[in-house]
Amino acid sequence: MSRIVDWNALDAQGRDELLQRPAQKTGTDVATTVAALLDQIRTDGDEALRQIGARLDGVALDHFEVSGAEFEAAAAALTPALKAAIIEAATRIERFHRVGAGETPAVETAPGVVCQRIKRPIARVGLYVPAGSAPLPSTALMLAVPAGLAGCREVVLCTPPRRDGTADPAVLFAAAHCGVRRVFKLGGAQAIAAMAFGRGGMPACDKLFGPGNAYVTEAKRQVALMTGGAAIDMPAGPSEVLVIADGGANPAFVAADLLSQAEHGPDSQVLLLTDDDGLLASVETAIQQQLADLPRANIARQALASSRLVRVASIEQAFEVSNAYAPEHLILALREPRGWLPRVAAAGSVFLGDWAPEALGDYCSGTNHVLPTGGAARWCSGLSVASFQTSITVQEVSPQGLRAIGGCAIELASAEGLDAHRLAVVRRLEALA
Ligand SMILES: NC(=O)c1ccc[n+]([C@@H]2O[C@H](COP(=O)([O-])OP(=O)(O)OC[C@H]3O[C@@H](n4cnc5c(N)ncnc54)[C@H](O)[C@@H]3O)[C@@H](O)[C@H]2O)c1
Ligand SMILES: N[C@H](CO)Cc1c[nH]c[nH+]1
Ligand SMILES: [Zn+2]
Repeated sequence: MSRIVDWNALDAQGRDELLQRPAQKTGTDVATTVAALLDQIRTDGDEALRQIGARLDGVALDHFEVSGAEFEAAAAALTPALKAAIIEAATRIERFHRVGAGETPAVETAPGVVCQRIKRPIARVGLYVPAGSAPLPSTALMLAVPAGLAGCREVVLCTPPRRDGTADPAVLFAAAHCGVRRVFKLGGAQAIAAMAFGRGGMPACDKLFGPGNAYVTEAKRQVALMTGGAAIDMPAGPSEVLVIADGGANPAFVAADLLSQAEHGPDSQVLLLTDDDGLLASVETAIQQQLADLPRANIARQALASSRLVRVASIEQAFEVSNAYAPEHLILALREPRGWLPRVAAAGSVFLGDWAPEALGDYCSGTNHVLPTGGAARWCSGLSVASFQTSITVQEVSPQGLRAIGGCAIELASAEGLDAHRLAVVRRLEALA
């Protein structure tokens, strides 16, 4: 089947199908499986975690928490080059995330009325680092750096165990480098349940963070809907990239960017939108050439089955389609890419021009790679320090301030028929008279 389609030759149903993610087509089965797992873990606790781990991760653990000796062994197992790269990436991520994380200035909304926001760390947070098809130490950095900057008091991290019962050493090194010492070898919906309900030796967390496969994402959605359940950061499921390219784009670069997200998992999705027929054909050829040398070609091929190279009438139309899709990652392989930025209405993270591969955002440009998928970029943003904080508003009112705005409150309270509200202002104004 050809991956090339013409947007303007599609009917409404064809367009809807093109914009639908593969994971959304298998939603009901995943939801039922996850509901059963959550229920089992809530009821049977650690024994359920052990049994489910044996079935899904191939290892039955009695204790889930990583010991000090395992942390030491992990650090010893890594090459100096990998350790240095983890530290370098963490430094850049911290540099970017620190900006804007502090207090915002107070605002005098009327003479004598000062309003401000103060920020507080969320006390107990749970981080999920995927390791099903590939362990992602970079995700440990993306979660633990902002959690540390926010000052969260208790931070636990879950990641799936390997078959020998250990955790990925690079994930452990990255976590420890960011000050996270409580790591648990739990994966999938089990990990989400353990962090939400306080099972497996960890506290019940106030909020859960991190990406994962369809099971992880669905488990987060379900615990967030439970009474007294944990809050969640966002739906951060199977990876996506959408590239908008003009005739001047480099087909080998575009193909490489598409494949870099296709290799994440069979349910990843990658799209190219271009107004140039020559580019469509040469990207298709480049994909085939590059696939031949990819170790994860098998996974990428499955993702490519639900991915498309789309002919649009113009770059303007490409932005309309992209905004409707709301991709996790948006690459603008355009001449003068910054000039097109005002057209972007919905995307998790944008990569400008030919020299900003999406992989740099995944690892070390400084931005966060935990981003909304499945169209959630229409209404939510990628992870930041603010995701780990609450913001509390404060108002300070002097007698002058009360005189200035009291009448407004009295009028509105009267209109709402709330006399006690009105009198709370009136009594003070009378005391000042
Ligand atoms: N959106 C983002 O910000 C972002 C960032 C990084 C990664 N990702 C995505 O995260 C995902 C990682 O997925 P992964 O699978 O490699 O790792 P994962 O850690 O998310 O999932 C592995 C776990 O899934 C569970 N599982 C596997 N099959 C199951 C089944 N049949 N029933 C129930 N549970 C099952 C297992 O318990 C296993 O431990 C990829 O899709 C990747 O694209 C997204
Ligand atoms: N592209 C992923 C987010 O969708 C993040 C990642 C981690 N490692 C490599 N890539
Ligand atoms: Zn990636």
